[in-house]
Amino acid sequence: MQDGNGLDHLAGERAMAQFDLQAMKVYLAGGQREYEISTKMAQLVANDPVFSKEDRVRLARKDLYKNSLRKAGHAWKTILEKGLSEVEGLKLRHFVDEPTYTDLHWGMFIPAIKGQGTEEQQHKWLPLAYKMAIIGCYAQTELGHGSNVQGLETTATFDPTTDEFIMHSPTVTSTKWWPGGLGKASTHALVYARLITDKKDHGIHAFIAPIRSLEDHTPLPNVTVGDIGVKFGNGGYNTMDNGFLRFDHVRIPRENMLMRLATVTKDGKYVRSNKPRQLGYGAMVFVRQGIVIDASIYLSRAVTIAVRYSAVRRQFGNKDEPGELQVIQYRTQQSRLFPLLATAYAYRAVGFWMKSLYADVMKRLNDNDFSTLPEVHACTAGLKSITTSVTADGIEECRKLCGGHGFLCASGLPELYAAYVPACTYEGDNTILLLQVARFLLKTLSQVSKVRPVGTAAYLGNIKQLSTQNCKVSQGHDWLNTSVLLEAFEARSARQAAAVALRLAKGSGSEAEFQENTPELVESARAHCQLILVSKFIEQLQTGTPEGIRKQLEVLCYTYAFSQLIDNAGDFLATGYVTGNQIALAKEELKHMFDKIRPNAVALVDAFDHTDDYLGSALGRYDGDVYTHLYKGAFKESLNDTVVVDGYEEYLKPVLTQNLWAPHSKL
Ligand SMILES: CCCCC/C=C\C/C=C\C/C=C\C/C=C\C/C=C\CCCCC(=O)SCCNC(=O)CCNC(=O)[C@H](O)C(C)(C)COP(=O)(O)OP(=O)(O)OC[C@H]1O[C@@H](n2cnc3c(N)ncnc32)[C@H](O)[C@@H]1OP(=O)(O)O
Ligand SMILES: Cc1cc2nc3c(=O)[nH]c(=O)nc-3n(C[C@H](O)[C@H](O)[C@H](O)COP(=O)(O)OP(=O)(O)OC[C@H]3O[C@@H](n4cnc5c(N)ncnc54)[C@H](O)[C@@H]3O)c2cc1C
Repeated sequence: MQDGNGLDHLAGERAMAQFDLQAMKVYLAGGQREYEISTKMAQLVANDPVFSKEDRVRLARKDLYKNSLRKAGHAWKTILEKGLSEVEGLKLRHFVDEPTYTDLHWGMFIPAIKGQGTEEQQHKWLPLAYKMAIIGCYAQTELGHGSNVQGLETTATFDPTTDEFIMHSPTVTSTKWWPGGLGKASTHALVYARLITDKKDHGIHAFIAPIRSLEDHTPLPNVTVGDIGVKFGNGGYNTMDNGFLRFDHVRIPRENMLMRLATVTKDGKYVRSNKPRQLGYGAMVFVRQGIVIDASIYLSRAVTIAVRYSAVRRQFGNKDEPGELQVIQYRTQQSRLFPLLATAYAYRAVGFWMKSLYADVMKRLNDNDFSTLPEVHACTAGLKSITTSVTADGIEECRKLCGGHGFLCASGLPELYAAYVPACTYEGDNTILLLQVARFLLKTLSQVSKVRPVGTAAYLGNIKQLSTQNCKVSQGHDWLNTSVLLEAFEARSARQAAAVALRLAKGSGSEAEFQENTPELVESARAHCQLILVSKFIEQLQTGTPEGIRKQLEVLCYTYAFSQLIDNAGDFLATGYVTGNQIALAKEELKHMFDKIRPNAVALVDAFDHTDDYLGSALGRYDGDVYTHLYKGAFKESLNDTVVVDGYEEYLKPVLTQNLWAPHSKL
């Protein structure tokens, strides 16, 4: 066993680093100011006992939820008392590190009002929401429909005699089901419902419905509301009160319909604005773009744990070296771990770019320029899908990379996975979102002779060239030319999209044919998104990365791109753009990259700057003192509260002493 005397067991690893760690920390934080805020908020949370994460996986649901309410309330009090800025407040929430009702209040309720409310409505609701005098949730999904938003059943029928909407849940399947914060905390719900005026159904619109009394928090008359039940895993997403909600002819004032995109007048006339109806999906675009950087953070946590542990853990050995080998020395461990490390870096770079993409589209929308909205929708939907799927799988892979100890909650990995994996479903099921990307690609290709594709789809403008010329790589180092690398991803994506588009074009255009081709459509969407990820990572590196970290970032960028190329070799080969030999050359290059990462691996995860408190992992501790803390941790297990276990007298002792079974047994 190691000594547990506070020594840095990873000091030798850290001494090998070949880059400027501090500069990398600042880069990953998004700048010096962000780095300072992050450091300050991490300490603030770590030093406040109310925010302790200890025992979270052992708490019963009621205690877990109450504790989460306590933390959220304390976070809000801290924000107010310390006069924290919005950026600081968000960072504080980040380090508190558990899903809670305020996420939906700040993350969806408020953005939806901003995006879909008129100025007058914003003036009415936002001040209340900003001071948390009301708590809002985002109630879109129902028991019967989530992905198919147009299929929602809740109705909002206008009654001109009272100037009110009657909110109603006509069927069991129309019950709102899943909204976070709805179950127990929210006072108001942003409800997506079918608008009906004069017996005419105008489709889905957004309404603000009060659901609980502001006096005593009881449900308002004819509102049935509660929590939907325990979810996957210990701790994890169970700190959130995902809820159900039914209305039985509940009346709300006409002004509670968000009317920026469409209006209902006092006399019941329905008037559409000339703005695209897709703006009604704005809150989803906002959250999806944020999910990409979140993916990087979650993946970087799992990778930090797995890298540090892999440097501490030793198994077997060889004749050439004394003692056992660190498992990080094994090529198979490297080939599973280092691409995930590179992916966490890639998503960080792309996440920064997504922020600028979102800022740009918002500016355009304010100027009534809707031209980039379809591309931004495809981009946010697609990258949300890919990054969450890869991150969820990556966390699970990191658990396996930590062997048996990874399966213990003390590793931090099971809870991390449980908290993260719903990201593959919420904010749009990942397959549904890729199909949205595929529809965008088909549309873009169908118009390519008339409309020049822009932004991330611009390469489709070169479809002819990309479809005819082949990859020029003849030696391994040819792959280090980023234009060559990018062209491979562009050609593969363009060819996959063109192939499925051609097949569809030859058909009758029926929905059945579209369905038949959805696996290929999803693959082509994935190819397009992988291209965006690789190209934006490269682009970010080429735009002013500090000297002290550029080389390492380049290594990570190649690692990411080559591993994507190799993992998807089947697709690349099937398009005919690359040969088997060229893939083999990329494999060799990837191994060279692993050799470059190896001495820097621990420092590269240190650069994520996760505190021990935030990681909550005995395996991923900064000092690498894994075994002492695993051993100490066992004594916190409630089963060890007594030496002789509760239940011994009733259930163990009879087995041991009564010998009830043996006489009849042949064993
Ligand atoms: C200062 C104090 C600080 C305190 C700190 C405290 C707290 C922290 C604060 C904040 C945290 C921040 C962020 C985190 C916030 C929340 C995150 C946490 C948890 C997340 C919870 C998850 C919530 C949800 O899940 S909400 C429900 C989500 N539901 C879905 O995503 C449904 C998926 N389905 C769809 O999106 C659609 O139905 C569809 C699949 C797109 C189909 O739509 P439909 O209308 O049927 O469309 P059609 O296919 O016909 O398309 C029409 C047309 O529209 C285009 N389109 C579709 N979607 C969009 C879009 N989003 N944007 C733009 N355009 C869109 C589509 O392409 C078609 O175009 P065209 O006609 O072909 O041209
Ligand atoms: C933890 C969590 C938090 C959530 N928070 C909220 C919230 O705050 N507010 C809110 O409104 N909602 C929330 N949701 C709901 C969430 O947005 C939906 O669950 C999500 O959009 C998926 O919809 P669904 O459940 O209807 O899945 P379904 O659409 O029923 O998907 C089931 C399967 O069918 C497949 N499928 C469905 N349609 C097609 C198709 N056309 N083609 C091919 N395959 C298809 C899907 O890929 C999937 O594999 C939350 C969900 C979770 C898990």
